Amino acid sequence: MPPQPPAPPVFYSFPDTSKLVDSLANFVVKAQKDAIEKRGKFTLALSGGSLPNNLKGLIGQEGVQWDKWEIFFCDERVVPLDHEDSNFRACNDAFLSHVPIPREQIHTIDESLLDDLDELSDEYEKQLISLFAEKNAARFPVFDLILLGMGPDGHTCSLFPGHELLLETDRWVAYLEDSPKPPAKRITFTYPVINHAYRVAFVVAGDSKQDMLHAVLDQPEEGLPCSRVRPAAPGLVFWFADDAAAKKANTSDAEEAQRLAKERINANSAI
Ligand SMILES: O=C1O[C@H](COP(=O)(O)O)[C@@H](O)[C@H](O)[C@H]1O
Repeated sequence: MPPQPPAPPVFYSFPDTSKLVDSLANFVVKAQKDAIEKRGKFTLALSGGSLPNNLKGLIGQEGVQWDKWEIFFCDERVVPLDHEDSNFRACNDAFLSHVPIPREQIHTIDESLLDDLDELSDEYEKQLISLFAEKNAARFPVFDLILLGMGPDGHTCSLFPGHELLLETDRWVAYLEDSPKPPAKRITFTYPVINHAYRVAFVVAGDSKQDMLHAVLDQPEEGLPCSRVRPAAPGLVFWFADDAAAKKANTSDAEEAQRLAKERINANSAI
């Protein structure tokens, strides 16, 4: 069978953030159920920024096998883990510290390497390799779910518009020292990781994201970092937005994209 093209993004919008938070929680729980049934564990990558607060719907959920979760961070700021800029800290405060995921299954950067970004990103990549390499031919880690945010300039992870890392095809984790959004020093997943996940979901809320959401979804030819997220088949990309953020986005194809995604999930025993 010829390789399938990436599926169109599946777009969901909600009248308010609390409905978005509930629906996102159901989506994550379903993804973990599917992953644990098929692979015996659930590999999840989290972002910082506004995402952690939108994960609160997961706290106290029934039927979650927390001991099977393996957590990574899509990008991390080069600061100690207890620093207010740390993405781990943001996720831990809002979500991770409220659920019983074993600490050794939460994969954080090695704080002893903060002065050497090359080593720091290499070490984080090795953590990915040790979790994923045994099961796949090690070309790419295939996450069950990657949760992303969209910055006001269209960045995601620490992949910024016009940055050379948008073209990275080899490394799984890269570093940058010139992030336009502080802090300047960061490490980040690259597209080879993001675009091989089974499921990727963006979470965006608020009218300050309206124009950028429209640009990312309706002008993909601009090549904004979020528009470049197109997981290879059988992977799927989802958007969870509130109505304020979704106001200018063209959602006329939403039902067809949802139908195609369901078809792909039913046809592919791995997802
Ligand atoms: O700096 C970052 O920004 C993005 C987007 O953040 P948001 O607050 O606009 O949602 C975030 O996804 C990324 O993890 C973070 O390091």
